[in-house]
Amino acid sequence: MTDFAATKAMFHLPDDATYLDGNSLGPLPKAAPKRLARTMQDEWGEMLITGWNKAGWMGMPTEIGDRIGKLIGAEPGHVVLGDTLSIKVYQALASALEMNPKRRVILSDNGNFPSDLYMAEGLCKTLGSDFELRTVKPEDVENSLSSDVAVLMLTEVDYRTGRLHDMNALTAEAQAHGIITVWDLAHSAGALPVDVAGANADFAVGCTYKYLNSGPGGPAFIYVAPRHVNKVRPALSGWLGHEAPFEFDLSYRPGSGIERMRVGTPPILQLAALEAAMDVWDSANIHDVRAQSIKLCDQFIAGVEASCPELTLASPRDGTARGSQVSFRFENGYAAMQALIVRGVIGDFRAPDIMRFGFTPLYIDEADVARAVDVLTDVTMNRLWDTPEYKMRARVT
Ligand SMILES: Cc1ncc(COP(=O)(O)O)c(C=O)c1O
Ligand SMILES: Nc1c(O)cccc1C(=O)C[C@H](N)C(=O)O
Repeated sequence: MTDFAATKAMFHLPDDATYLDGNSLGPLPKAAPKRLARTMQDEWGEMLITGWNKAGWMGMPTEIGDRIGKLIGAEPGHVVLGDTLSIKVYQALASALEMNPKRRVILSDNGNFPSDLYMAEGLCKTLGSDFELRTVKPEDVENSLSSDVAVLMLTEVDYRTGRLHDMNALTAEAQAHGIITVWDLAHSAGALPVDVAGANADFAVGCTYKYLNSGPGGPAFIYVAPRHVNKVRPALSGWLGHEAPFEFDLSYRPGSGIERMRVGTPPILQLAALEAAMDVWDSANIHDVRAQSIKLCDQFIAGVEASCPELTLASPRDGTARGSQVSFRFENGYAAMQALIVRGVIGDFRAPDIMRFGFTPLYIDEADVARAVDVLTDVTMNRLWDTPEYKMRARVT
């Protein structure tokens, strides 16, 4: 059983902050500054360019990729880190589309994170006017799996409401229609158990700065199923995805396996921070995290519904149908969130009216939830955002 008091002690949290925004940017793992200092001083400082081999920098994207792979149910050797998530979405989509050359449609839902949709739109424009991004309501995805769809691109957990897609069922259904699947696990990895191999997913991508706590700008990851990985053509054919980067050949030959999804030089300092963050998982079990997250979310929903009648639940009520966040709709949501932040309860706001709160058991406990409910009650019952003091102190986040 995970000792959550022990994992909480592994994070630096500012005094008086109740941090309910780890679903957007995880907090600082206490071990990260030392790990970064070591990488900077002992490795970069002393080894200079030899650090690529001596300090093992070159292997970090796949070594740490494997540690993330364990959390998302990937086969060893099939996850690599690098670039931003938007780039990894593009890469996965481009390869997936080529695997279905007779079809022209990318299907997604209109709750997906805009960057995923923008990348798909941009790729379609590059490929030609017969390519199309089709978006439907999340609940209509299953019925929209038609024979012209090449790729189904979905984010498992909706960033606004926390609604969870059924990855196993939708993957199976899509594949029965000859569709390749690309899953965005940005709001899943480190938040709930994922089993990409068990679900038979074709591609998966995700970021590390949310529930994996790699810090601002931490690299994204990509997974390609073993049955595809040596066949896919990387659209972003950078030198570090080449079979032999240091032969400096003039033409591209894709590397072996997941290595081909690398593009350019890996961000070593960010990877060092991520490595320190991944050490927390040596003391934590993702199934325990999920069970505790559902408990914390349920506690928050019950507390808010009992004392903040103006707020309406925007997340699924059933804990197994949502990710690790709870969202409420409130017409004064933006102002109320600013007032909450002034009081040290940090969540975020997503247009048009969503107050969003992430619950991350690695460092959030029942007392934090109770405090958040108390402060939210005070803010909404007393319309604190309307008082001159709060107007002065509220800052944009
Ligand atoms: C689901 C999802 N996809 C894509 C992104 C974009 O990630 P990045 O800024 O790393 O490209 C985010 C978060 O910003 C996200 O939540
Ligand atoms: N990546 C972010 C950033 O660089 C700045 C501000 C927010 C973010 C986020 O991650 C937003 C996040 N994907 C969301 O779910 O809203």
